[in-house]
Amino acid sequence: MLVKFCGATTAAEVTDMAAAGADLVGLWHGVPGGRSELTAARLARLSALALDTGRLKPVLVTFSSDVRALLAVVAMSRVPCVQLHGFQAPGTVRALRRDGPSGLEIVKVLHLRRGACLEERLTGAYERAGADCFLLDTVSSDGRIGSTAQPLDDMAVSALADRTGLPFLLAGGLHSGNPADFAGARAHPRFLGIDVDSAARADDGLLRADRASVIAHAWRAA
Ligand SMILES: O=C(O)c1ccccc1N[C@@H]1O[C@H](COP(=O)(O)O)[C@@H](O)[C@H]1O
Repeated sequence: MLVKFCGATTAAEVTDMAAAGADLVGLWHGVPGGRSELTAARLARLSALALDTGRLKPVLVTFSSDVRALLAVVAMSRVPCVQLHGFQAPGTVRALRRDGPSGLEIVKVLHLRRGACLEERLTGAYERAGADCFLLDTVSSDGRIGSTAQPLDDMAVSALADRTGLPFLLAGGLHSGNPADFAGARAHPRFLGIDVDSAARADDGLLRADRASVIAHAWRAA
């Protein structure tokens, strides 16, 4: 299974995530006001550092629907993967697939609020537009998306996975103590892995190797 940690802002966090055994590291660009927002230049530096580790794939995490700007930053940073973490339309996926570099991986986030997927009627359109996988994440009751630290319901995850046709990553409040709460999702034939933000951060707000490593081990051993 794949393990992704999200929202690195420093070189130390990137190398720490590689040391912790992560497969993917999320780098934010186009998350206005986001605590981990990076300039395009910094995104490119951290992306290069991740690629240099030889094991860590950098993922551009964005709320943006501006395809031209996204393609420019993909080209500049050479990120091989984009996570559309917001309410982008299927047309955004289609344009990235059509105009992006060959092999660009596109992750479309599906948001669940109290078990219901807000993009339910669009999942087929995202698939036809060329998304490679879905990422299932929580919407908090007050409408917040991203880094909610709020777990999803395992049955709702498995049921949504059954209604869609792509591999999926699981997110939302995951930590070393809750793999058992997601036995259904983990057993699903299209379960790809996990994406973690809050639980991998220390008190200073930075991603830490020791925390990330415990989470990665717990989920891989489950
Ligand atoms: O962390 C954020 O604020 C954020 C902002 C914009 C896009 C994605 C963001 N984080 C994503 O949140 C989930 C899970 O986080 P947590 O473990 O529940 O804290 C993960 O997919 C991150 O990519």
